[in-house]
Order: sequence, then structure tokens, then C-alpha cells
Amino acid sequence: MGAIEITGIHKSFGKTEVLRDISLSIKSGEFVAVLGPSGCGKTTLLRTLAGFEKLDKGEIHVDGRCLSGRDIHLSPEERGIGVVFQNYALWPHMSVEQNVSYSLKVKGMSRTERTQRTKDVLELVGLDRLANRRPADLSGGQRQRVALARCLAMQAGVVLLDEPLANLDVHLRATLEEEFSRFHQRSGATMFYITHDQSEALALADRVAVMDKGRIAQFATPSKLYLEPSNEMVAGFIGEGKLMDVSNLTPSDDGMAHANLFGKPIRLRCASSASARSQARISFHPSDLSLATAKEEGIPATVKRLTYRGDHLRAEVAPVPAPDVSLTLNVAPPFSIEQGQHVSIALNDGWVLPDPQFA
Ligand SMILES: Nc1ncnc2c1ncn2[C@@H]1O[C@H](COP(=O)(O)OP(=O)(O)OP(=O)(O)O)[C@@H](O)[C@H]1O
Repeated sequence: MGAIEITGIHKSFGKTEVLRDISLSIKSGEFVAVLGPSGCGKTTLLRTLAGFEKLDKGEIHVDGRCLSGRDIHLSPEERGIGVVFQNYALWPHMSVEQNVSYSLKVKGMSRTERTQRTKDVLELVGLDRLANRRPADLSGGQRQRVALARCLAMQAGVVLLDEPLANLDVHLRATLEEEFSRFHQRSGATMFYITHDQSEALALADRVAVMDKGRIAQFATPSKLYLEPSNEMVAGFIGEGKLMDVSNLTPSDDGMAHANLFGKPIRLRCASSASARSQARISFHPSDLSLATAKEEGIPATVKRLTYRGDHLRAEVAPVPAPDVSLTLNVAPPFSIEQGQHVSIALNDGWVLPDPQFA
């Protein structure tokens, strides 16, 4: 249960268009992250799903039931969707146990049944011993778990989470990331997880919807986004992606292509539909670059800056043919590289972006 179908939705606040023709088809039980820069419309998208915002156009269905559409707008309570907010939205005057059981009471569940269900879910999230505490006497992580326990108790088929880890420290974030994965497995719920932290999105989600200025830039698995971005925005946004122009692109039949970068021959991955062209844009990541071996025909470059990162050095280099360009690569120990040194760089992998003319 919990298949979400979002079709052509639009939302403006005054003259500001915040959601522009968004369509997403999410499978039941899928973990979807919505990732994008600040102000791109992530929270507004979540709020339309939750029923806090009316649509200007388009439709939202869950398991075939229309929640929002032309002349239809079910209230948040009627949607049966669980929501975990950044500030957890706990009732401060209620204990942990009451925070969880209250929604069940509103739903009309008998006292015996809700007492048992609340006990079960608090055990599941490891809060049974804190059942009588007030939210003010809990840590951020524990409050987060109360909010999750509430969704578990409601047995919501769809759970929306709005930047649930944003207020927590790094260590707690890692623990709670695991918690979310476990919650997802246990509940079988469809998760719709808003974040601007790409490591969180890539680690947790089955698929990630990258948003840009109110539109979906790409909706794909984490590895597809990383390896085969479909446009420049996604290529530059994910994994410190770098964009460069190459010349004489010549695809072969095996999903690979030859091209020239700064006059040196390189091999790249490309879509099977890619056509030969004189200019193309490619994307790659720091891990795709290395210092060239003596046998390789690398790109001559000058080392501009070195940063110690423990198990590797991060090197910023400027290609000799284009001194204004900055390329970043990771150099493994032993560190025999110095600032100002002339080196030769190899590009070991890269992806040809689809030609926007044909996109
Ligand atoms: N109720 C509102 N009235 C007017 N403008 C709004 C309203 N809600 C959101 N906006 C505007 O819509 C745009 C998108 O906001 P939204 O909160 O959806 O973005 P976001 O991607 O979640 O950003 P962030 O990551 O910073 O939370 C912003 O320009 C915001 O100022």
C-alpha cells in the first residue's frame, strides 16, 4: 500500500511559481528522497502531498484514491498520511506515551488496543523506558524517534519526512539514518523524504528526485544520478560533479565514445542514442581523475593547491592548455606531489551529457 501518483502539479504563491508541472510515479513501499538547493520547492511539494496546500493544477493520487485534483482537496486528516517534521511537532504538555497514543484516540481506537499498540511501537524504537517523559526532557534524537513511533502506530502507508535530521549533530545523524532504514523495512511504508543533504539522499533512497527551480531535474536511482546525469544541473549538483567541453565526439556501438579533451584522446561513457558531434559536454567526479602513469598520454597540469584529507590528498590542478580551469583529484599515499609541480592528469571515466537539442 502507498503507491503515489503525482500528475502535472502546479503551485504559485502570488506571482511566484514554486512548483512547475511536477509529475512523479512512486511505487508502493519505495523510499524516495527529494533533493535540491534551498528554495527549489521541496517543502511546498511535501505540503501539497500532506494536504496543507491546495494545488493550482494537476492531481495527486495514493493507491488510486484522488487526494488533490480539480475540485478535490482532502484535509490532512482525511489522507491517512504520516508526517515527520523537522521540529517533530510533538505536543509539549503530553508524555511520550500520550504523544503516540493521542492520534490513535482521535482515530477512535479503544483504550486497550491503543495502549498495546503504543507499547509495541515504543519498544520498537527503543523508547519504552522513556514513555512517561515529556518532549522537553528528551534529546533531539529521542524526539525524532517519538515522531517516528507515532507514524508506526498510525500504520500510515505513506510517511512524509521534512528534513528530519537537519537539527541534529553529525553522529546522531548517522545513527538515525540507520533508524530510518529500519523503520522503512519494518513498516513497509512508502517514504517521501525531503533533504538538501545529498549524502543522506544517496545513502537512504531507492530513487532520488532532484529538484531545480520548481521542476524535477531527474528522478532516478542514486547510482544513475551519479554516473548518468541527464542534464547539467544534476551533473554539477551530485558528487562534486565537474562539467567540461570536449571536441570530436565519436560514439561506438558499445555505449562508449572517443573524444578530445585539451587535445588529448579520452574514452567516455554515453547513451546508446548519442550521435557524433563536433562539441559535447561531459561530466565527471574527482575520483575519475588520477595522476597519469608514464605510459599514459595525460593532460599537462600545474598543482595549485593541496589539502590533507587523512587517507588522501585533495589536489587542485590547472590544465596547462586552460590555466583558468580548476580540476580536483584525490591523490593516494605515498604523497609525492607538491604545490607548483608540473604533473600529467588522466581522465579515467566520464559521461557524455545528452545533447540538449535532442532532449
Ligand atoms: N506560504 C508561502 N507564501 C509565499 N511564498 C512561499 C510560501 N511558501 C514557500 N514560499 C516560497 O516558495 C519557494 C520554495 O519554498 P520551499 O520552502 O518549498 O523550498 P525548499 O526547497 O523546501 O527550501 P529549503 O531547502 O530552504 O527549505 C521559496 O521561494 C519560498 O520563499
